[in-house]
Amino acid sequence: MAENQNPAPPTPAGPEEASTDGSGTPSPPRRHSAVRSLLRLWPYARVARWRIAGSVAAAGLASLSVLAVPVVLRRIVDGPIADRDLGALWPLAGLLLVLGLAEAGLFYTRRVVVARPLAKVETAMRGDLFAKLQRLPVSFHDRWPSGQLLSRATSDMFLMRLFLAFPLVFLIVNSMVFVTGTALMFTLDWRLALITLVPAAPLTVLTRYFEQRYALAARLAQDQNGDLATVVEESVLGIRILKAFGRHRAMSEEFRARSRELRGTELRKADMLANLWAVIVGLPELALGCALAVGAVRVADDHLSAGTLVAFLSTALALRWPVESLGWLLAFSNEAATATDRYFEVMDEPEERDEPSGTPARTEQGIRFTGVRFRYPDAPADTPDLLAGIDLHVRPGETMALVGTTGCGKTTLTALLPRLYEATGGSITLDGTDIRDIPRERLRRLVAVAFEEPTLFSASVRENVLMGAPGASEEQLATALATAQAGFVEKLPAGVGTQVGEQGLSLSGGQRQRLALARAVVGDPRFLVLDDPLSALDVHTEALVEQALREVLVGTTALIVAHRPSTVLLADRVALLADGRIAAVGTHQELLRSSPAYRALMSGEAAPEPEGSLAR
Ligand SMILES: Nc1ncnc2c1ncn2[C@@H]1O[C@H](COP(=O)(O)OP(=O)(O)OP(=O)(O)O)[C@@H](O)[C@H]1O
Repeated sequence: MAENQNPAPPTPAGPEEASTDGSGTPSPPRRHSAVRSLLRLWPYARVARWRIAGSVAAAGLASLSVLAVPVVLRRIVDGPIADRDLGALWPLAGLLLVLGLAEAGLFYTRRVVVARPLAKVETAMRGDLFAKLQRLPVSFHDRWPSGQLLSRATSDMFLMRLFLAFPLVFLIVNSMVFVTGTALMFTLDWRLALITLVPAAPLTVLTRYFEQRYALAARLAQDQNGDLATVVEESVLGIRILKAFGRHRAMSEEFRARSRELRGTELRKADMLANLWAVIVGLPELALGCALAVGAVRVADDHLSAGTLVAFLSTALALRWPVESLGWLLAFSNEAATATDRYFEVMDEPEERDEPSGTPARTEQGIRFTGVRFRYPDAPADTPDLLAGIDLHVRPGETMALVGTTGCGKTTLTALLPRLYEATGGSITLDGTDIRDIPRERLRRLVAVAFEEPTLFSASVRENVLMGAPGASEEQLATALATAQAGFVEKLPAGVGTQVGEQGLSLSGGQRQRLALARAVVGDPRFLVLDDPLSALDVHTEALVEQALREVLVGTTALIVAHRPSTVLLADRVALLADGRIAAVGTHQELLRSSPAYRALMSGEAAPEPEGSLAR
């Protein structure tokens, strides 16, 4: 496929990412509750269940030791202080110290108990996400911006782990503490307890309202985070084009605009949380003030002991944290629920499946396309199928060139062979077997491919080439490099051990193409698909590669997308693709004689070629 030279800043567009259309439209609200989303974490969290339970127990005991303090205080005030008995004070003061130490020790234990297993849970989830991304079809990756996937593998994963470590534990523990503390307050003085509980009803309504609104903002912020990651990634990968077209300022502006959007959403979240917090903190304080006034009157009237009032107030104060923390625990849980939704949006995507189609095997050899149809899922409804009934037979051992005007679907047709895309109609057979009956892994070992845009990974030359045939010998590696005329490798600082790709040495386009070609031929594949593999080579090197390829291609059935007559000459026959069909098949000379369309195509493309290249 030709490189997209459009320097305009890319607009990320993900599926269901209503917020990522650049318009700032919020995503649709979650269709189910945050609890249901979070429950989906269970299969992963299961391995850490005992540790999480241990963490809840430790935090629960720590909180109970906080609640025991008022009881001891009551005894101190009503006992040693009222009686002015200092001797009796020391044991009770010692008990307070022990309770304080126990609280600190237990909170520390809570943290230690879960840290390691939850790191494992996060690693397992991230590993599954990565494996899933490898199994998902190419059409999925066409639709999803990489930044959205990146943010799911990083910040969302962090939110989910943190939820299991902290909010989950404290939502349970704080609820238990709240119930126990409330019961304690009722046993101390039910009238004061009722006054203190008055704000509970409005707070429940308010938190429910908050939760719904916060969920929307949380989702929006997380999606915008993904968009931002996409802009960063694409501007780093496309830095040369951005600079060459002087678009780096526009890209920076694009980045700033998206940053501002994200900042706006984060500020809205902070506003919501601040408002909720003001009410969560303010209302109970007010109620507590009333309880204090009523309590003081009751003490003055001798209806209540001073010690009980002190105990009541310190219990109510001990309950401040469980109530006040509710706001951000809910906020955090919501973000974790959104992160979980985003994670499972990817995990729930249908994978490539090997399902025997039941098509009877044919006896024919070579590659046969029969009535093959294809359209991209996102193609406009009113356009015809890109491939509208391809009938083509590439005989065993034959090299077939595929030519056609730009954008007619050559690359797409070749991508159907290793099932990078699924044909939407018709069938393709390899040596008589329908490709849908061949497990994908085996199919992709049978069919080696090299694309016009060669992708190298951050690894050594050896590792990059041997990706085409893991376990191949050094001789096979050397032969493949020789076939691809990749002699330049010897001059690299560490030969075949030199690191190339993003983190390594930069290679020229032609050098990269030759390594990609070596990767395709190293396993001596039975079927070879080359998508204009020589486009970046100079004429002299191309001729040398062609000569070497001829030897490789003797035992291989090959389909080669060709743009230049010199590549066409590598083939035994040529197929002309036009209007979604194979319009003509024959040798280069035959087609030149019989097909005006072919003649026009070749003469048009032959213009920049050096004289005589067609006559070779
Ligand atoms: N992933 C995709 N999703 C949707 N449409 C696509 C996708 N890839 C390619 N297309 C469209 O399908 C058509 C055929 O593209 P394809 O790359 O197969 O053409 P080609 O014949 O190989 O072109 P070229 O000679 O320029 O390399 C083009 O109109 C292109 O815009």
